Parts: sequence; C-alpha cells; structure tokens
Amino acid sequence: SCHKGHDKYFKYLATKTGYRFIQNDHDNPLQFPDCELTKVWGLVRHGTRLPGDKIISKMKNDLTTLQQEIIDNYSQDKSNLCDISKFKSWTPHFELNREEKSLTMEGQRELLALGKRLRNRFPTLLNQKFDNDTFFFKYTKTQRTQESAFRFVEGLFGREASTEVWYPRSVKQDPILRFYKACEKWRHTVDHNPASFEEQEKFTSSKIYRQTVAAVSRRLGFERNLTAVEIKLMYTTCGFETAWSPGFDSPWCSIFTVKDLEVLEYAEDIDYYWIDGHGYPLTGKIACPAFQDMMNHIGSSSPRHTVFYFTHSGTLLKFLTHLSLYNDSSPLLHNNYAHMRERKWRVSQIDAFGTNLVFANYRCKNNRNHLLTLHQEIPVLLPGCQELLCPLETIQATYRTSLHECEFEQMCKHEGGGKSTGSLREENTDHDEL
Ligand SMILES: O=C(O)[C@@H](COP(=O)(O)O)OP(=O)(O)O
Repeated sequence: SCHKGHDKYFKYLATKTGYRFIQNDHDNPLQFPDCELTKVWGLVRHGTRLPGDKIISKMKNDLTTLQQEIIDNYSQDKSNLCDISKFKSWTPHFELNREEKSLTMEGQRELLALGKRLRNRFPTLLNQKFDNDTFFFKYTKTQRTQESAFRFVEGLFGREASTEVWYPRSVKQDPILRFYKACEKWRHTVDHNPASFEEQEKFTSSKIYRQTVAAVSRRLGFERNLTAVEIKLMYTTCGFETAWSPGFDSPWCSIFTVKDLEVLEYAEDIDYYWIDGHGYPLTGKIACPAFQDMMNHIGSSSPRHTVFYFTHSGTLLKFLTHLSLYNDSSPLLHNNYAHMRERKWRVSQIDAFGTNLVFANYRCKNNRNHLLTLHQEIPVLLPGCQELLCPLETIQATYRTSLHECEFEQMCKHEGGGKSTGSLREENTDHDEL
C-alpha cells in the first residue's frame, strides 16, 4: 500500500515549531487567595521567523531540484507516495524574498496573541494603562526580536497606546539578553568545540538514522540514498512551512512517518543539549546574570512592576538549564535513543518559536513573597519547591550559588591555546545560521 501521511507532524519540529501548537488558550486571571501580584518578569523568544540565508537559498534551489526528481520518480512509478499533487503545486514560500531571519506574519500573530493572553492572566498589572515608569521592554539587536516586542506590546496596550512605549537602544552583545555572546570560554569550550557535536554526528551515522534515510529515499523513489543534508533540508522545510502557514499541509512533511520524525527530532535534541543545554555545566552557569536580573526585579521596591525581554533560542534554553529544568538523569547520546524516549529535554516543546518564561511575584499573607513560574504559559515546579506558588526564600536557597557566585568575567575568561573561533564547528550546524 502507498504511504499516506498523518497529522502529527507538528509534534516533532524541534526549534522550528510554531507557537500555536503549544500555546495555552486558557487565559483566565490567575488568582491566589490572600495574595496580590506585585511584579512580572518575562523572557520571550521571538516568534516564527524566516530561515538564515543559506537555508533560504537551499529552499529555493536544492529543494526545487529534489521536487522535480520526486515528481519524475513518481511518474516512472518508482515511488511509494499515494499522492503527488502537493509536490506538483509546491513553490518556495512567498515570504522567502524578505530579509533573512525576519519575523513572519505568523510570528507577528503569535506575539500579539501572547500579549493579550498574558494581559488577561495578570489583569491587575498588565491590563493597566501604559507608563514608562512601570513597564520596561527590551529586545536584542535584530529585526525579529524588535518586531516581536512591538507586536507583544500591541497585544497588551492596543495599537495606539503601544506607539508610546520607549525602548532602550539595543546592543550587539547584551549582557542580560544574550549573555553567552560575550562569554569567550563558552564560545571556545562549548559552542565551537568539536566535541560538542560529536554525539549528534555519531547519531546521524548510526544504524537507526541510516535506516531512516534509506526508508525515506525508497519511499520517494530514489535508487541512491539521499544524503543526511538533503533529509535535514526536507525536515527543516517541513518545520518552517508548518510554522508559517496555519492549515497548510507541507509536502515536505508528508514524506515522513512518525517513526522517521522521532529519529530526526532526537538528532536535534542531542544538538541543542550539548550546545545550549545540560551537556556542559558552564552553559547553564553563565545564565546567572539574567537570573539575577529577574530576582532583582522581583525584589525591588521601584515603581517598575513589569519587565519583558525579547530574545533568542540560545538564551531561553540556557536559562531553563540554569534553573535545572528538563534535566534528564542520563545525557542525550548517539547510542541511547530508545532509552531516552520519555526524555524531558524536547526542544519541540521547550524551545518553539515564541517560547516564553514568565515569573510572577505575589505578596501573600504576612507580607511573604511567592513566585509563580510559567513556561509556555503553564505553571512549572522549580527544583526545591513543593508548590507551584513557591516561597521566594525557597528559591533564594535553591539558587544561592547563582545569586552569590556569579562572577561572569571570571567564569568566562578563556585561557588556552589560540584556537580560532568560528571555524571549528561545521558551518551548517551553527545555530545562528539555521
Ligand atoms: O539567533 C539565531 O539565529 C538563533 C540562534 O541564536 P543563538 O543561540 O546563537 O543566539 O536563535 P533564534 O533567533 O532562532 O532564536
């Protein structure tokens, strides 16, 4: 029988997952008896964007070649697809002619809607008239985070009032919003260290991965095996196209089975685990300046009650890692795929476009402060906490090292050979090129 496709693609699209697949639509006000909301602090990944230049060009060129080959294979009765019509009518997405990595129309909608839902959840603070003394918003020096901030703020205050918001000048290496860019030691020993992508590389040459490649190649009617790079391009396109257009059924998704996608997703999870996750202790540690910024805001007596930062995948993942969330008891390795099936570290869920982490401080009976943590708009239990609304002292105790031993300069000082930066990692795996 021919290969039909399914409707679960969206679950396996890694960091290219659109936010609508994970958003929480229940936006009733969050209220706790005898508690009053006093502060909100949020870290938000920009919404759905376009790919980087390299991928845009591959989508326009290499993918169009593959499309033609797939159509030819089908007409020669070589392939196992049930339906070729989606391939025949496919063309590269119209937004691809815009600037690389810019926020897409769907990305704008994601942030606008997120702003509205947060306003509904925290009406006492967020459903207030905008004031530069009480609200603070900042983005990194990129179009996608700037535009995300604009749409989010529009969701909070409405279009007209949103134009009055003042933003600080964005900087290239923001010490809070993109702290790792200034950490030489992390750049050398993690980001550009060949050992960091060893597990992913070994996984892509493992039997299970090769079987996946072979199965997809046969299904599409190729006599040769497609390369891992070609498979990855089709998978990435499946992710982006699914994120960009609600209701659009991308032909590049329909070629995969759930089993294939689980394998491809694991390769992504391994990659992010070693670069932005629990793979190396330094990675989570260097998020302490951002963590401190949150704690300072929560505890401050200034009139500013709400802070939101618009930033990137690398920041969100390192912050989650710093909190020790989604920390599996075994590392993600090339040879423990089956063992890690129920893993917590799943970037499709924890690092989709529009990913957000929000801390809300409540002052409760006897003036005791409690922190509520929302990841993807869902309350999460921090380590050491017994309840979702967790006493601030408990959090201060759990994270005392990050509060008292955050010598960023010191921990980021790189002593060691004059190895070049940048060139060690294979070009097509660098996260900021994807
Ligand atoms: O900025 C990018 O290109 C990537 C990776 O960034 P870093 O982790 O290198 O900051 O993050 P995204 O924008 O997709 O959230």
